[in-house]
Amino acid sequence: MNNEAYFLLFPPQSNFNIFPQNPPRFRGVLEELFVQMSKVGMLLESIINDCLGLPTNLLKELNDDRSWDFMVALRYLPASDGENNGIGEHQDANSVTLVIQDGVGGLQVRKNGEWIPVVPAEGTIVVNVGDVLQVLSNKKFKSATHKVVRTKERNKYSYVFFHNIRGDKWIEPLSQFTKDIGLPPKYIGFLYKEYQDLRMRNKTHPPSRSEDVIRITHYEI
Ligand SMILES: O=C(O)CCC(=O)C(=O)O
Ligand SMILES: [Fe+2]
Repeated sequence: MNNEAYFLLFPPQSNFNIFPQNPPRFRGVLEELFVQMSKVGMLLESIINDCLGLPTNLLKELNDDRSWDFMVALRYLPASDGENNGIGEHQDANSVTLVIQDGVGGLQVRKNGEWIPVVPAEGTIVVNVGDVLQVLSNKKFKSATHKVVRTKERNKYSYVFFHNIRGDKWIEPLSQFTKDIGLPPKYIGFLYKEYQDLRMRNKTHPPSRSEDVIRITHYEI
């Protein structure tokens, strides 16, 4: 049995989305959510730009195409005895992720080797730094290691917005975190599309050995 169901949404103007007829408001609500999350993503990116001490709008100019963003509406079934895996431990490949979770809980983030529950709080959005920012900042900002554990009570719903970057962008540590400050890059450069494709392969052709799952360490120097 599949313990998770999801609805994948691309930018509303993309014409990729196929909506069910019912409930009738489904399309409008999700499209509106996408538009709002997209704005939050851009705002966060500009705040992160300043937190990293980068020249004004550097990340905005680098990440200037919103057509690679996507959102997933997720439903996790309740855990059964001895089986509670929702989404296994991972880091998001994209730039920055926004998570709206309901009151059920189950999202956990790893800090200093320990799993910390991200306790649901109404009206809040969880922000996860992804691999793109980790590489650009030469690991000054770390991609959050997280997972979802299913609880026994009831279904869990979440809306996850992936503020992404265009596939033909070359991703490598920025000079501000390397040669400008005399530090070696921690990653070789790569075409983002290649990494996203490798990550997709993890899902379509899961390797039998967990050490063969492609992560950002693939490009580590
Ligand atoms: O459903 C969640 O809370 C998180 C999902 C997630 O980490 C992902 O889709 O990458
Ligand atoms: Fe994730």
